[in-house]
Amino acid sequence: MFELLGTTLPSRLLLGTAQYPSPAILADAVKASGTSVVTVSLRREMAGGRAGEKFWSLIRSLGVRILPNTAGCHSVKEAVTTAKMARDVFGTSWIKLEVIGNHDTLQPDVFGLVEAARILCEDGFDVFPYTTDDLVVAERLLEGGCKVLMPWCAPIGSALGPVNITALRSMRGHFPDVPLIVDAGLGRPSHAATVMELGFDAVLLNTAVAKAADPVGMARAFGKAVEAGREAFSSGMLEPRDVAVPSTPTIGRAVFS
Ligand SMILES: CC(=O)[C@@H](O)[C@H](O)COP(=O)(O)O
Repeated sequence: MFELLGTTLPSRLLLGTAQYPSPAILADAVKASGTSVVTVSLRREMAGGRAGEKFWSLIRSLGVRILPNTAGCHSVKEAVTTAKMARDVFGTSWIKLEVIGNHDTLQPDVFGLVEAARILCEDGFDVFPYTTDDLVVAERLLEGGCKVLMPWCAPIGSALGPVNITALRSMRGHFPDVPLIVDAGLGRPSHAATVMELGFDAVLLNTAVAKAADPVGMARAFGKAVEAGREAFSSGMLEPRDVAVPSTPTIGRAVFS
């Protein structure tokens, strides 16, 4: 169980809903993953006409919580307008805030992000900002009213996994009481387990599942990895050491001579 902004969630995995081979596979992947939160792009799906309507009813039928996102927004104005539309459409104050700053890397425009986050928080939104692992930007987002942060582990869709473990570890250490959800760039279940072992509260991913040869199997694998990583973190892992330490006790050893 995971307590997030006053809501109890059964799973620490949040799943994206884009790029699946078919709606049926998306539905099966969501179920197999065990997730209780899916993120949807209002802009992308609204552009789909009748297909968009079918998509919404499918998402609603899954019985999971919806975290609308502002994917595809490149300015503060676009992101704020999209967030307000999402609140009307879905009746939720939760918004995953993306303000993209670069077309090639899809990295967040952290200046626009801080500005948009402040506007939306003042308007009563619960803002989930997709940000970098920069501690100063994180501070600004918290000062602007964000109660949760979503640092990237690598660029969206790259599947690189945690490219800067030191920065992620430092972020966890600096903000021990802030819910931190690693978002974007995960490629394998082991990446999810790694960041959960660092003590992150949850992960959000999309491409690694949607584009897998078997999205349903991959969704299940990520669900297990997130749980395993969290349980390992909670169970107290050994620190690595440079010297060998025998794992077999010597007391009581049989004497042969
Ligand atoms: C779906 C969504 O919100 C993405 O923008 C998100 O950041 C996931 O990234 P990956 O597709 O790399 O998992």
